[in-house]
Amino acid sequence: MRNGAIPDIVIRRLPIYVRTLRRLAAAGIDSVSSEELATHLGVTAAQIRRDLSFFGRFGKQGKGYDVRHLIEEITRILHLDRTWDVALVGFGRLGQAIAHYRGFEEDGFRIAAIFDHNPDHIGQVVNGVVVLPDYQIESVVRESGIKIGIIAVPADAAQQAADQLIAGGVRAILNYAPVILRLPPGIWMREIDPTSALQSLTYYLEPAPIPDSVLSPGSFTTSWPGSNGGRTPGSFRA
Ligand SMILES: NC(=O)c1ccc[n+]([C@@H]2O[C@H](COP(=O)([O-])OP(=O)(O)OC[C@H]3O[C@@H](n4cnc5c(N)ncnc54)[C@H](O)[C@@H]3O)[C@@H](O)[C@H]2O)c1
Repeated sequence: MRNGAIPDIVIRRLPIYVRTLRRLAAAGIDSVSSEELATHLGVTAAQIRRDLSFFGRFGKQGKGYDVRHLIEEITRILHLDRTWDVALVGFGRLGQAIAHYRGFEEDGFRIAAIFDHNPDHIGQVVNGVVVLPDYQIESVVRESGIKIGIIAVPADAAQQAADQLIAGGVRAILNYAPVILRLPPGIWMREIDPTSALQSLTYYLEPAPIPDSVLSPGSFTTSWPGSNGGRTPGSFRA
């Protein structure tokens, strides 16, 4: 099945399935029913079955899912059966934290190139990677064959960073800058915006100023993609 035929919201849930399944495997659990998996995730078994049905038949009637097989399959579907090199643009407070975070490597991502604008940052070395000037983004990304970029620059520099990454061949961007980027077709983006997430949480801390019925649930999510937008206290925590 072509990538485009599967709803993006389903793709967003797959990493959470893998993470949960890995936890089960580490606990020595070999097989799991969709009901049991649903309990771990705080979603319905029907949703899990529906999501997985996009990719084929994984469970056996009455036997549930083979945990290791399902991990392998979802890992293959997400192309996580390899290490992906990532270009990081912005080596400020956030960029440095990202560059030093070792957890990405465990999950198949290697910060392979780092760029910044500030001469004080250029030339620094993190895990063997030298911080390069931003004017080299396009050429280095192209020569290295890097397809994923992380943007950790101020909002007013983010579009330029995206354009440079894309010019070098990047096709997937994780954007931390609080700005909407204009992207050409064929480029995928995820945004991480803690401030707006916090701002949307404060809605629930006081009585609602507008009737609940005016809001349509499920359009924006942070904790569990596509369920109820995290509107129910105690719903799935990633
Ligand atoms: N720090 C956080 O906790 C946090 C949290 C959420 C979102 N963000 C967002 O992440 C981004 C970075 O935040 P920060 O706190 O690290 O900022 P920062 O000012 O500490 O770092 C930004 C870095 O980007 C570099 N830069 C500026 N223009 C550039 C360009 N054109 N090309 C390459 N590098 C360039 C700067 O030299 C600097 O090193 C911002 O958009 C911010 O809103 C930060």
